[in-house]
Amino acid sequence: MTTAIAQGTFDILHPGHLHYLRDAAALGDELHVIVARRENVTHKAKPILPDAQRRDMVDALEMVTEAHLGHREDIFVPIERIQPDVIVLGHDQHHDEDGIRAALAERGIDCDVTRASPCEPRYEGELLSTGRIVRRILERRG
Ligand SMILES: Cc1cc2nc3c(=O)[nH]c(=O)nc-3n(C[C@H](O)[C@H](O)[C@H](O)COP(=O)(O)O)c2cc1C
Ligand SMILES: Nc1ncnc2c1ncn2[C@@H]1O[C@H](COP(=O)(O)OP(=O)(O)OP(=O)(O)O)[C@@H](O)[C@H]1O
Repeated sequence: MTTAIAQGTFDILHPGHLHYLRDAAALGDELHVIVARRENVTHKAKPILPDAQRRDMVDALEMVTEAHLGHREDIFVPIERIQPDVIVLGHDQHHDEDGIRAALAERGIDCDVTRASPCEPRYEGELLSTGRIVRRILERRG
């Protein structure tokens, strides 16, 4: 039994999320997803939806075995508990692969780190980013 891990904010789900999670699910028998806590989303606008709602929506997706709210202080605590075989980063996530590898080695966790592929819009108007969905809402309803 192999376990893959994906992670992200997942604020307002879109097909880019489905692509990422399908890619990640293909790398293990089980896919666990860590949903970032609002307080830890610091590199972009804070999520609109509450932590529990974002977790519940990801948890309901068919390719996801279980979604977990992340730890408040130490992102390696859930990893130590889940004991994954591979951590799958999103294609554009700012995290440094070698930095994560080094932190895993330091804690004695034997786990690969890889990246999912990007996905492009397939039809006119498809929005593959939460930030773009929010901008379109503001343009049309703001
Ligand atoms: C290996 C890994 C583990 C993570 N675990 C947590 C966690 O336990 N708690 C948390 O709030 N965020 C966690 N994160 C999420 C990051 O803190 C960051 O907020 C997340 O990548 C969201 O960024 P994005 O929306 O650009 O993908 C983790 C990220 C990585 C790469
Ligand atoms: N178009 C896409 N192609 C492939 N992966 C994607 C795409 N959109 C999002 N993802 C992946 O899903 C991960 C989690 O999504 P997250 O909600 O954190 O980002 P997002 O929707 O791109 O948000 P924002 O637009 O606010 O940056 C992202 O880090 C990203 O790697």
